Amino acid sequence: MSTAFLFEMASLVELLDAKTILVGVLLPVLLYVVSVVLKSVLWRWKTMRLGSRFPSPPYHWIYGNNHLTDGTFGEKYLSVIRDVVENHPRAHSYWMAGFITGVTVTHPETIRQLLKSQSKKSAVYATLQLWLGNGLFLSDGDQWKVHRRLLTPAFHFDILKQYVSVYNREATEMISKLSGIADRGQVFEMFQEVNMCTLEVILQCAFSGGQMSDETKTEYIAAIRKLKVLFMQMPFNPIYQLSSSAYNWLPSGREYTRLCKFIHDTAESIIAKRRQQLKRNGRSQRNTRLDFIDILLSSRYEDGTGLTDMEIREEVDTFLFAGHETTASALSWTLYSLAQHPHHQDKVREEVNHLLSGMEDDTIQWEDLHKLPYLTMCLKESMRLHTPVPIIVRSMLEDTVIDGVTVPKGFEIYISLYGLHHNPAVWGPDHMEFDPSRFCPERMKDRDPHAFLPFSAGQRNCIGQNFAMNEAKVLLARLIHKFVFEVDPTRPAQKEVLIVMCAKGGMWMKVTPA
Ligand code: HEM
Repeated sequence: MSTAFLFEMASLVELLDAKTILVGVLLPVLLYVVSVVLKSVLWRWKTMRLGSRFPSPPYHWIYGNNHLTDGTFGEKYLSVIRDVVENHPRAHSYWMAGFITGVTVTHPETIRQLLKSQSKKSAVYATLQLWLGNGLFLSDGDQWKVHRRLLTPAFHFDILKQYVSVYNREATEMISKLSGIADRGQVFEMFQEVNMCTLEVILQCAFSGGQMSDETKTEYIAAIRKLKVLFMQMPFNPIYQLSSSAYNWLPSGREYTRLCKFIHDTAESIIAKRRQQLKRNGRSQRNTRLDFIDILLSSRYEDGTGLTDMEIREEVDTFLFAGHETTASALSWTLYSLAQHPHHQDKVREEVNHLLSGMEDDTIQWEDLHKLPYLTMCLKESMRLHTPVPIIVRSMLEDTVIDGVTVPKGFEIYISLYGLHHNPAVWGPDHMEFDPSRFCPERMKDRDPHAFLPFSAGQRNCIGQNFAMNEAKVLLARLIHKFVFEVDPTRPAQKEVLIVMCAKGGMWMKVTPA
């Protein structure tokens, strides 16, 4: 065989290889990418068509409604929502960009109908999955059903009763901190103080005692804040829009992954410590009650197997986050509203003073919790006005008719609890006023039960709502009893929606002894 022949044969094989690679590998990949892009474009087009059947704030074909709101979810965004709800009280479209929109419901009737329909947690929460996994907040179907059934006993009244002493202990701790601040006449940032307190409360009540140093708590709270900011920014990142996996390679994506790892490591260390304690001392060291974490560690499925380490960690991550941030938001904004309205603050103080007069100490007992009607009205009015969880999202599992328009199965619907709580058709034209009398029994009796939903409603309602209300009442009563709260007029609090209602740049306040 001549060398020329061999050379020709080798070239032919190379050529064939290139063809094989092209046909066998590159072409299918190309077809796959094209089909994904086409599917995504078709889906976007369908969503846009659906969105345009609902009224919306005036929108730009590229920026959507962002040009009205400076692209963040702050005061401007909330004012756009209030305006659109004023003109269209039942439902509207909100355009996150010229090609991304979400149907949003804001009326008790449309929300009731939606919460009754078959739905699941939205794909919007997909990036929260890396942080909270398949914990109770994000899971669906059988896993959610089984875990909800498993965890509900941890919120039974007999268990909640025992937590009142924890709320009081942490209130005393906070009072001593604020006394120092009052003595020095300092202005201080309320959100951080309240977050530290509510985080310690959930650690004490649900996770068998303080497992974090103050340093770790500060780091944990800061990590959660950064995670929330990144989560809210993601939908506006074009790389994220194309592919969430590609986003993970960007600096912000890598930061998100790093923070999640810190949060997971913290949860794992809490679980490991509790496992060690149980091994050493058994459960009897404090009392006979099962802590939330003990329920997780000891529960068995019907087949006798326990929760996997991953399932346990995901629930710890979920409850650590959901159990302190939301309550901190409710509590901080209530103190802020009371500071803005001294006559309501005085009325609350009178009520608490009356309750505690003649008592041996300042602690609030379980039996006292229903003896604070004015305080409770102020707390509810603040949760209406400042809505701790402003928006929740569902993905429909069946076609659903909203205001005469059929929203097909698979579409996302936004339930704006903030929009509901600022709906003039429900709350009147003065919905921006802090008016606790809205929650007096006479005014409440004719109101639609779905008009006020800080904890949502239906089967996916907040599992911790009684825990949160009790905690907030004890802390508020104890703090208002001791201090007069004033706002810092040079730095008014600015709302910012970061999953929960936060204060951009902080909530600056002053306290003096009452
Ligand atoms: C003022 C305080 C609180 C507010 C305003 C609040 C609000 C809410 C809302 C609106 C939901 C529904 C979310 C959705 O459907 O997407 C929810 C769910 C949830 N909340 Fe809360 N929450 C508060 C306190 C707590 C506390 C103290 C805990 C735990 C100790 C907790 C644990 C949860 C969990 C695990 C879920 C998911 C429940 C499920 O889907 O089965 N929350 N919360």
